[in-house]
Amino acid sequence: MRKNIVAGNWKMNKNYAEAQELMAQLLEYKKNNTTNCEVFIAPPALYLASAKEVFKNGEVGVYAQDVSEYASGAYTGEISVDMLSSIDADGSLVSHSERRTFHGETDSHANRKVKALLDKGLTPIYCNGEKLEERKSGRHFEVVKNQTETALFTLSAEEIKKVVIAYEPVWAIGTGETATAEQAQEVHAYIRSLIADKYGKDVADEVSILYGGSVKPDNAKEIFSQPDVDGGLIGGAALKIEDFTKIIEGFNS
Ligand SMILES: O=C(CO)COP(=O)(O)O
Repeated sequence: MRKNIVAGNWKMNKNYAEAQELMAQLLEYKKNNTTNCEVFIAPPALYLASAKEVFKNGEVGVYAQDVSEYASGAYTGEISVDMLSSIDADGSLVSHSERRTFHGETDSHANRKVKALLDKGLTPIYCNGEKLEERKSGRHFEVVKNQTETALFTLSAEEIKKVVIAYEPVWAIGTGETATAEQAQEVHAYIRSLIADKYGKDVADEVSILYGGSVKPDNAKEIFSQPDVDGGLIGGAALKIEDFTKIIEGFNS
């Protein structure tokens, strides 16, 4: 069965002390509350090792925001899968739209990163989604199809079951403009149908597909209630404990 997941992508926010404080608050929340979803965070790389210390019993999954496609060597600024593995990190986001926009990442990079993570037993959270012009011109299905096929369809059935997909329409990220629950459901169902066509329905039913883009406490529950939406990848609202925990509670009823 696929999992329900709420993941917080902290992006380039919080100094060390602030990051520790938010982790402590999240641990406290997890100790005192039962959640109907798994909770992950993707803090800046600098804080990953301390996050693993804080969540040493696996209360919260700890993910990098990016990982190198290369194994090791002269790649200044990069972090390898082995390094993540050596601190017991659970996985990494792959090809978030901000990596695509500001760092020229493509789905070919995504494909190699996803494979590198899976080869070492870590979980990729592969991000895709269309830009505003692509949505306006009605090309969002075609864009998402090309992205998904290029990034994921060289994987085996066993491998793709281990990938988490995050559909994040670029026009909804950090803009306050959320895809409606119906818009999210429509694309999620489409992504699942692509996986079903290639790998079979049983495999597609195992893949968790998260929605990302201006998820807030007041819209999380409706979005999460859609049949093909298995949770959310949360940006701004993951930075405040009150907001993030209310979003997690979107799965509680
Ligand atoms: O990019 C996102 C998560 O990865 C979404 O960000 P916001 O929730 O701030 O729109």
